[in-house]
Formats: sequence, structure tokens, C-alpha cells
Amino acid sequence: MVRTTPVEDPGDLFSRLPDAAPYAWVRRGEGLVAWGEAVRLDVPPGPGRFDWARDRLAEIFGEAHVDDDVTAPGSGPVAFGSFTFDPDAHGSLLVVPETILARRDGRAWLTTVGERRLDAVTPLRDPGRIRYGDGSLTAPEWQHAVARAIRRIRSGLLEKTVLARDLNAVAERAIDVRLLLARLAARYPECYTFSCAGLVGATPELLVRRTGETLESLVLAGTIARGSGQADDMARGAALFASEKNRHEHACAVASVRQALDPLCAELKIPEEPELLVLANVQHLASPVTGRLPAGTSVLDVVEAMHPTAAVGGTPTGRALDVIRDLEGMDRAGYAGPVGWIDARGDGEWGIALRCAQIRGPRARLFAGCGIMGDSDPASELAEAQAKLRVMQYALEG
Ligand SMILES: C=C(O[C@H]1C=CC=C(C(=O)O)[C@@H]1O)C(=O)O
Repeated sequence: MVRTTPVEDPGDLFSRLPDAAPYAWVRRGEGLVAWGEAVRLDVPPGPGRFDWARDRLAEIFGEAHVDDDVTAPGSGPVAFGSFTFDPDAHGSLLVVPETILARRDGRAWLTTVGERRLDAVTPLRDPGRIRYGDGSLTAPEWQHAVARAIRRIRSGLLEKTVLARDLNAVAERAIDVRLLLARLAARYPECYTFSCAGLVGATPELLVRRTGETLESLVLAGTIARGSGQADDMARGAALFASEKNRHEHACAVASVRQALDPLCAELKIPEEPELLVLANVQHLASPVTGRLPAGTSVLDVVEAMHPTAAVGGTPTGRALDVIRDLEGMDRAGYAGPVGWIDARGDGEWGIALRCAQIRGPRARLFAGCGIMGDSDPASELAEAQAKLRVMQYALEG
């Protein structure tokens, strides 16, 4: 029994979360937060994982008795999900939460699955001092891996790959995900602040939003650090635009999205030139994409067609993934995989899980990666990865 009813404006969505493992997808104060587990699906690895997930969800949603007084994208039953980057890895999952609180376009609603329970909102807990340790590779080892990838690109084997690194953190006390969400949303309002089964972050990259027949996506690739003032910032933004390396890196990502969406969309609009997306830590080249989908195409069909884009894989995809497997030296788990939500109509929003960490009790595993081209410089890529890691370091430390 699923019931959705309109509610008064709840204010800050995160402040309504009880101290349970929360689910969230929020940008500029709008989106969905949720808690409790009515249904949990562990998605079996393999090439058919998105089809399996879509079909199992359709069965589950089909069996529900739904009483929905709102009928908007995200009303009625919703599943949050996170898919591993590697289709053959375990760990992809979908959860239909028991309680969902949402706000969108001036409307707010509450969805409950089963009996309505009142969960007490406890005060946020500080995790205390954070200590960091190397992840799978030390910084010099990772730079070495980047140098090897550059050599393979220069030999003509591939055009682009994306190498990531991880960083381990341990707090004095269990990490309260709600605190991370609040800090991320305040500092990165342009990004999608997300939480799903311990994978928490603020990603600037929208893989796909499906609203009826309308598709939206935001392709990102090409990065430069923020400047020390407005003039410096603008000069850096202009340098990013003029950088052949970054424009080429961005063009690879756009081409991969075009290739994935062309067969799916009746209309597809991709601007000729990227624009600049300025975040608190870095600036990116960004291409907003829109398209029209045939009726009946679920958001998960689009996710399946798009993952992995060249923003997190490379060009050509197969060879780039071989290089990642060979040189990165780690399991990406949910990092760089699709994360988001889907409702019973097939509408939903999915991002690429970037600027994120996997949280387990007092431990966090932070991730960041960089597009590697033939003219990349390993030391600059390391600095870029460090700037991207700062997102979650800030969330942990405040
Ligand atoms: C792989 C990441 O970023 C991607 C998205 C935007 C810009 C990127 C870059 O310039 O390298 C990456 O392609 C990451 O943040 O871990």
C-alpha cells in the first residue's frame, strides 16, 4: 500500500531525515530524501543488469496498491539505486524506501509505503578528527600509472582514458551521513547531492533526467582549478576554453553521449560549443543536452545506453576500460557508476557518481578521477584529482 499526499513546504529537506541510512537526490533545495527499506533488490552483475533491474521493479511497482494525490515525477513509489562502474562487479542495488519526502516546482509531498511510522529526528553527530591514509595506490604510484596511460595513448592504441584514485579516511566516531549531505548541499548548490546505501557525494554530472518524453543530460569533461579572485577565475576559465587538450577531452565525452543517444532519441540537441560550469573547487567544460524519447522508454533504458560515457571511461570505450583495469589498481565499486532514482512511470534522475565516498561506520573511501589524453601531464592530473577529492574531505571535516 503506497500513499502520496501533498504536504506543507518542509523547508530544508535534509533537516527532516531521521538518523537512519538516508537516501537523497537534491539540487538547490529541490528533490527527494527518503529513509527505511520497504524493498531491497541486490542486482546481479552482468551485461543484462539494467534490464533485470527495470523488469523486477516493474513487477514490484505493478503489485503495489498506489493512492497518489500528486502525480508528478517522483510521486508514488520510487526506487533509489546505485550501479557499480564495472558491470561484472557485485554491489549494484535498488531500494524502495518506506518514507519519501519530496519538493519540486513549489509543491511538496510525502509518500509512505506500508504503515506510516513517525521517526524521531535526532541531532547531527560530529565524526571527530579525520585521519587519512593512502588508497590502492600512493600519489607517486598513481602518477606513474598516468604516465603509462599517456604512453599508450601516444602509441595510438586509444584516444582517451580516465584514471581514478581512492583515499581512505577514518573518523573517531561513526560518520553521520546527514551531516555530509548538509555540508555538500550548502557548498555545492549546483551539484546533485546524493546518498544511496552509503555512497554519498555531490556530483555535477547529470547522466539523464527523464520527464515523460523529455530527456536532459549534462556532459562534463575538461577541468581547471578555481582562481584566487574574479579576474584570475575568468582568466583560468578562458584558458580552459582555449586549451586544446581539454577541448579534445570534452569532445570525446560529447561524442560518446551522442553515439549512445542518437539511436534512442527522436530529436537530440547538443550545442556546438561547451559552456563553463564554475563550482566551489574547480571549473568544467559543460554541454547541456536535450532530447525527445519515444513513449515507454524508461530512464533505466537510457542509463543502460549511456554508461559508461567517455567522461568516466574513455575513447574508444573497450580499450579505455582495458587500460583502466590494467593500470588503476583498484575496484571502483559505485564510483563513476550511475546513481539516482526511478518512479513507477519510468521517470527519474540519474547522475554519474563523482565527488563521492563510500561510507561504512567511521570509515570512508573517497574517489576522484581525471580524463587522460596524449598531452596530459601526470603532476597536473594529480593536482586535479586532489582538488576533486577536496569535495568529500570538506564534507567530512567541515
Ligand atoms: C572522473 C571525474 O570527473 C569527470 C567529470 C568532469 C571532468 C572530468 C575531467 O576533466 O577529467 C572527468 O571526466 C571525477 O570527478 O572523478
